[in-house]
Amino acid sequence: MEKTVRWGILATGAIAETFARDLLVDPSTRNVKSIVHTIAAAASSSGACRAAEFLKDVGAPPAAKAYGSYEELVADEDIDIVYVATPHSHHYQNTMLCLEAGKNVLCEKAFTVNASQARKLAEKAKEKNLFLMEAIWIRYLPISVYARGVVTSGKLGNVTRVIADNSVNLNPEITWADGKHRMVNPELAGGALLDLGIYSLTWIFQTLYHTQPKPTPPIVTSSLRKYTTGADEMASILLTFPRPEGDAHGIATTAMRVDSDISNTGASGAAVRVQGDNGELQVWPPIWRPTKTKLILKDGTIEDKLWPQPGPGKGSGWFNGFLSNHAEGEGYGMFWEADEAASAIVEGRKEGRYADLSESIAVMDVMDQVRKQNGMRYPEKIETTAYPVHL
Ligand SMILES: NC(=O)C1=CN([C@@H]2O[C@H](COP(=O)(O)OP(=O)(O)OC[C@H]3O[C@@H](n4cnc5c(N)ncnc54)[C@H](OP(=O)(O)O)[C@@H]3O)[C@@H](O)[C@H]2O)C=CC1
Ligand SMILES: O=C1OC[C@@H](O)[C@H](O)[C@H]1O
Repeated sequence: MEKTVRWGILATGAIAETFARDLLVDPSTRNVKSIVHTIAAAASSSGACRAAEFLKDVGAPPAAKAYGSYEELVADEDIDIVYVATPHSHHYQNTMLCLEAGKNVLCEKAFTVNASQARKLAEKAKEKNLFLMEAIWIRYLPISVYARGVVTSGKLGNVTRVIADNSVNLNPEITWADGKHRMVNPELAGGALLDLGIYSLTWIFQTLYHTQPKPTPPIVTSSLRKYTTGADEMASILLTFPRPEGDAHGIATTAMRVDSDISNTGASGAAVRVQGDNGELQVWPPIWRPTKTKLILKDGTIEDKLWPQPGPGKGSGWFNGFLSNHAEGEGYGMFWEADEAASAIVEGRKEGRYADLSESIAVMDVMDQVRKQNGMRYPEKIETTAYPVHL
């Protein structure tokens, strides 16, 4: 008999809508039989009317409650887990609010503004015996499960280098002209590194770090280019992972003005290359929602694989119509991370399987070092670990 997991949605922006729609896609479409998701409530800091409108738009059950504040949401006893979908700047305060109220949490990427905040949240979750996971959704996509499997299978031999790029070809002066959008606004912890670079780092971490029996954090060298607002618009990072048999290298890049795939047809080739002494695994852009891999081995093997993402169809949500890589079916692909979080709650696990809190902290540590090396600090009120702070 399947168990129902009751979600509370904290914030009603773009990704909250996509995620909420995905929750309502029948889990049997991805062969999940043990759990069902339901939306129990949503909260908007803009008021209960906005929350009610959101619930209607995503097709939530009529009984779902609409709250006009996050405080009311976390006090609701009929919620098993809260999904935090505010800008990065707010993740620490909002997640702490949930944990203090005894709620399990799935919090959007980037997990926090800095590693100190991530550590504090991990400590609080442990103290309260609650589930906490970063919603770094690509870790849970079947393509990522496959990629990690290729590395651990030994097919590539000793994997010594991974190159990953997530660049999006958006001119910030045009796309976010007033500088207030969360992508470029330092008050909201904006910039390429935390928002986009995290995908490049995730591909490197999930292949060079997560796959190791005893992962060691990397040594970091980096360069950042700043935008006029003070947030970064381009980051290039060299990661050296110490290994007894010789260091492994990760090269993570991200940029707003150039593109991983300028023609949007795949003509630029792979945006992730996982390289070992027997061959390499390539992943096509966009690496935040990839649909194609190529395995090339020294013995002459060449294996192309397509990883169609769900949609279009009811509930396909954000970016539908913009991306051309949909297959049949409903949803956007965020349900795989939701399934993992819900299963963990049902099974009594306190962390995600494919990126536990220590790994989220390790990634935040890298981003801290990149910012420090390049003199980029956000306003103190969003860097602080003090709680509560009114933002
Ligand atoms: N996994 C993925 O694919 C993606 C993840 N994200 C992540 O999700 C988070 C939110 O991004 P996105 O949904 O695009 O952002 P939006 O700006 O669309 O939504 C953010 C929501 O947060 C709430 N909020 C509370 N305080 C503020 C504030 N001061 N300024 C702005 N919003 C505020 C608002 O909801 P309300 O008024 O209801 O309280 C707002 O609608 C980010 O951390 C981002 O990195 C984003 C895009 C894709
Ligand atoms: O998480 C994300 O994925 C897609 C990106 O383009 C978006 O800006 C980012 O927040």
